[in-house]
Amino acid sequence: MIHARELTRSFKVKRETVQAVRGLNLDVEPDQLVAFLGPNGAGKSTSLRMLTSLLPPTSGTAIVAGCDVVADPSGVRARIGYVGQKNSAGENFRVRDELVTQGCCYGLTRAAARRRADEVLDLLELAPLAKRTPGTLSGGQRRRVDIAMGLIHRPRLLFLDEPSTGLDPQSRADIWRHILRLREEYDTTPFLTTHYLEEADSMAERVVIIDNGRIIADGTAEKLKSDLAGDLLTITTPDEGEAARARNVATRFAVPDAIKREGTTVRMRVPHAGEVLPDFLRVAEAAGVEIASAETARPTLDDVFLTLTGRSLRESEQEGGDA
Ligand SMILES: Nc1ncnc2c1ncn2[C@@H]1O[C@H](COP(=O)(O)OP(=O)(O)OP(=O)(O)O)[C@@H](O)[C@H]1O
Repeated sequence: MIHARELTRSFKVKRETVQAVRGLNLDVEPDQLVAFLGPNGAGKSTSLRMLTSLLPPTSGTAIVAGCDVVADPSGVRARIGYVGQKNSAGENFRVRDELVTQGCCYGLTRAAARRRADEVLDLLELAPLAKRTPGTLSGGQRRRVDIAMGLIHRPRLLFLDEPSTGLDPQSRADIWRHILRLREEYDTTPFLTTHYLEEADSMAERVVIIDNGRIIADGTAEKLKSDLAGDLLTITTPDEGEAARARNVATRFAVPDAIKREGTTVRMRVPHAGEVLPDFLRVAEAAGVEIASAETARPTLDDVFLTLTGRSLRESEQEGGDA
């Protein structure tokens, strides 16, 4: 579905060159639900805009839905749908009319565009809102209209740029329900970017993490977490002196870089915290170290990002002023 090789894009800003995407290599097979994850400014939208032929690459190639994004951009556009970050329908025309116009833009006759508009209205459960203007809809309803617009020409591959950003949790869950249905019932492969780590973790079959224009991790969320992060074991002690001694015990179970002491707490990353904990407690007891409590936690995708970059994705997002 997507085969990108060394896809690169830079921008000239005043006299400076911004390297937005640096040599993207990516292969996505049909039916794979991929989440493209990264902090603000990582290069997600620029990658998507190149893959959808909206932005020419500075160098590199990409074959998307069987067509070359540079040599055959109209072939790409005829075969894919794109739901951008901004609303794709205008404010003033009725939802159904917007969809019919979109269908005509893709070369459908007016009668065929009307039939297809009714199909996508049903598909996205928008039929009761067909006569409303998009300006009067809620955020979640508008997002569903955007997705309907992207589906009007029955694309086999649908790119969605941050489809759930800014929505309340219930609307986010609703958008995901629709995205999953698209794939299961209509054979459309969704490829989406998201800021939400938990969403990528729980919903996507494959997570591709981009930072600073480069892919830094690619795999199932489970594999990335077990390969790159490890479980977190948190030990709390009654005072800082005991914590320093607990830290010494920790060095028998984890490498120094994977151990952090803050006040009365010692945190360490280990492959399987459930197996390490009893041994840790036994060694601590033998050494006379007093432990107040111990807790284990599975890693998150943020831990993966932290391991790879030394930064938290959440912090990066806050710096970027979005999320
Ligand atoms: N048209 C442009 N002109 C100049 N610089 C740009 C342009 N578009 C993107 N950039 C820069 O390229 C880099 C990547 O931007 P991009 O929008 O692809 O990131 P992103 O991962 O989609 O971020 P966000 O999550 O905030 O949407 C950023 O440094 C951005 O400022």
